[in-house]
Amino acid sequence: SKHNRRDAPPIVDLTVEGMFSRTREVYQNALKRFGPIIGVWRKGRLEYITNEIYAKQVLTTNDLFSFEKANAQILNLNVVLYIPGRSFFKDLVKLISESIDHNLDRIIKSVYPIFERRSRELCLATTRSSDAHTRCSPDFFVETQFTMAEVMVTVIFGKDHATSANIQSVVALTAVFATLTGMQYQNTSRFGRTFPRLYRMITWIRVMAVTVPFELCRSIGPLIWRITGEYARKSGPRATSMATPNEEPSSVLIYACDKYVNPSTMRLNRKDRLWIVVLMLGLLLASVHTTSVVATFVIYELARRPEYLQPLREELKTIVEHDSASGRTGLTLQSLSLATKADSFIREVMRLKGDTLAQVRMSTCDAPLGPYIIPKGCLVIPFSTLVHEDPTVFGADASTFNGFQWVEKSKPAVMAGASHIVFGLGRWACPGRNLAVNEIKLLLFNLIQIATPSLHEGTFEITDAMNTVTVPPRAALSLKALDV
Ligand code: HEM
Repeated sequence: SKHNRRDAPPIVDLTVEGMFSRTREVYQNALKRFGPIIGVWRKGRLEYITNEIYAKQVLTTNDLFSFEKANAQILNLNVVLYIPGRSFFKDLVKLISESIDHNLDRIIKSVYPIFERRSRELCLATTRSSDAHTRCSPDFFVETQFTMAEVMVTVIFGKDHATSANIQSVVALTAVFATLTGMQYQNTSRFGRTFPRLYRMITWIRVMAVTVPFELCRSIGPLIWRITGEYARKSGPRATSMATPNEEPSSVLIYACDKYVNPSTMRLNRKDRLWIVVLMLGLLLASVHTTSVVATFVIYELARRPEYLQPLREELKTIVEHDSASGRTGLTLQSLSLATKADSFIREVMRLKGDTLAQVRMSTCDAPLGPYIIPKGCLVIPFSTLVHEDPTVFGADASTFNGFQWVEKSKPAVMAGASHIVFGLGRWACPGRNLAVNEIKLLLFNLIQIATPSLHEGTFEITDAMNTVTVPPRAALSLKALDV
């Protein structure tokens, strides 16, 4: 009944087929026809969708529209909001900012060889592929997931723990994230569309009671428990040495241990160790899958636009660093920051990859928005394509791909704004975006310096029109080795 108040936005009935298969057209038409904010029932939940005009207000007015409540509800993890003395999302932001962003230079140096090796292996696997006709590589998205998983295992736990068992376990765990957020979309399952609440409940139980504990107990969980346990036993001398400004913690996990160690006893208690497990899991879930999806979009887009290859290869030549002692070449944070064309290409791919219902907030009270009141406790979602292809901002050819336009406009891929919300906006904008964009640049450069990507039939297919955030596009990618 709260939705029937006279000052709430109109509620619009959209056909299930239209919502899921022609998401963009159907929602945009409804917003054009019924006004700038509409209520739409989707899978048993009423969501308020806004056009581009209200995107900034919804994403940044934190006292009216809560990021934490919305995302905890979508993931069915409301419990994490009520743990006394802890704040899941805020703790994650702090952890990423202090342990990853501040050490990005060192991190890029340590993960560069991963991209170099995995690109070489992927190219070799493609060339040896039994499918000699198309020479399609093994599933590129899956390969990218393994690369990103190895990177995050190295960053979070240290190089010594980047074993294939741990990497595999992380890939399996991060697939869980896609399932959990997929509950928000659950587009491709007929059962999910017909019985949304039941589907959500069953999926959540399956994921939280079976997959997560199983995968956690298999390798990553015991690893974190062991390292935090050893840290506790050695915490006296280690914590003292960590206090010296010159010595950086060797991994995000050790950084977290330093942060949570009790300064008077110099020990980590069980509650803190458990909290560290939760944070590390959150970090893995947030980082691997989304970055792999965007990286896949970037490589597929480049493969279908070969005119961008040469300028990007030339840019690579100008930025690559040569180590005279070892005779090796490489890329660092400094050289990657000079790769403005690659950066612009990535920004453009993210802008136009077709996100629709992505960033979400929940009204914390009866919240005024434009001419309406959004009832308390409702999900509010700005419609992303309207934001990213707004002709009043981007001009008449707002929807045309122009890969290097951001070079002149000096807008780096990580820069969020009212008309670029791929990484969110405001206080909750993605804290991992600096790492993510650098990872994608490393993947891109390492691939194009040894191979030319192309797509079977020259194009790729969007698998899920409603969800381009956690569902990758489908294509058969070939990599032709440059020296063949
Ligand atoms: C290209 C890859 C990525 C994309 C597109 C992406 C996108 C996003 C978006 C849209 C949000 C929500 C922001 C909002 O609603 O305002 C978010 C939040 C978040 N992202 Fe990312 N992200 C990416 C990579 C990463 C990486 C690599 C990490 C970790 C190193 C990360 C960590 C997080 C965390 C912890 C949050 C939760 C929000 C918070 O606590 O502030 N993300 N991300």
